[in-house]
Amino acid sequence: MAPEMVARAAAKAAGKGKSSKAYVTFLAGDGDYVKGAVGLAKGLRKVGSAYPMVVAVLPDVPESHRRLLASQGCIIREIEPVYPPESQTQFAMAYYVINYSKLRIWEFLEYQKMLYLDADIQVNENIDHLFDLPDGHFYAVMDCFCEKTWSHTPQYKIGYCQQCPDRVAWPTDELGPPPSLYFNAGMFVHEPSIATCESLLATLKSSPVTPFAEQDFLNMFFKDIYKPIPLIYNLVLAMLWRHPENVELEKVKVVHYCAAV
Ligand SMILES: O=c1ccn([C@@H]2O[C@H](COP(=O)(O)OP(=O)(O)O)[C@@H](O)[C@H]2O)c(=O)[nH]1
Ligand SMILES: OC[C@H]1O[C@H](O[C@@H]2[C@@H](O)[C@H](O)[C@@H](O)[C@H](O)[C@@H]2O)[C@H](O)[C@@H](O)[C@H]1O
Repeated sequence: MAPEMVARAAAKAAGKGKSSKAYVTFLAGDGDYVKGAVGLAKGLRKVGSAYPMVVAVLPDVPESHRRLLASQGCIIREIEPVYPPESQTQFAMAYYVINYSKLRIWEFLEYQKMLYLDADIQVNENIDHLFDLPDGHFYAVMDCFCEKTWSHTPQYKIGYCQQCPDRVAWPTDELGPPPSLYFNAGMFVHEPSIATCESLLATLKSSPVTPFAEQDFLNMFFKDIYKPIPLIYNLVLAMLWRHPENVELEKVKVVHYCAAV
């Protein structure tokens, strides 16, 4: 662990660290995701958020992008990449391998609680109240298994989705217990801690690599403390055509522009 992290951990442990809160997003490469991150920063400001936005940047994020984000009031924190164990696994999207680096945000010990948002997310209403959720849990919105990106899974093959568990009953006799509730890792509330970070990285080393990369890993890791929150906090676009009956559009606060189309 880097010396400054040890100092931070010690200060925090001694109660000297600020128990502050912040939004955080993750940026890799020199592509267009920076535009999403700028939009995220502008959106949070527009809805009057009381907390800053941290951007965890990999070394390949160009200085010009860092300056642009800093000009939007973002706090830039460079992180080191996190790679999964060697594997022949086909990711649902080839670039998902880089998303494991998201795990570094547990190292931001100067924050007592953080709300992570992908850079392809827009916040349209204030969600600061999510920081007041009780500690000790992992809060995120349930995902949907109906997109083609899930075609490798038994859920997709039998037409089962946690968004409508009664549409096609899970065949327990044939497939065993139904999958645990599964969250989309594009938005979540978490509590940075050295212990959690070290456990995440150590567990990753001995975990199977799976198609949804760090999202699968985080679902496995936080399975016992995961608490679903309403989809108004992370409307994955596909929900509009996959489960319109679950969407109350006028109540949606956060939109997640991840969709195959
Ligand atoms: O080349 C990349 C790929 C991903 N990301 C970051 O990782 C997040 C997750 O990737 P993506 O949004 O593509 O996942 P999706 O939710 O669309 O599957 C993005 O929102 C960005 O914050 C990035 O900055 N550069
Ligand atoms: O690296 C795995 C990614 O998995 C998730 O995206 C998926 C998921 O939402 C599927 O359910 C959709 O079908 C798919 O389109 C979408 O890309 C997270 O949003 C992203 O942050 C990241 O963790």
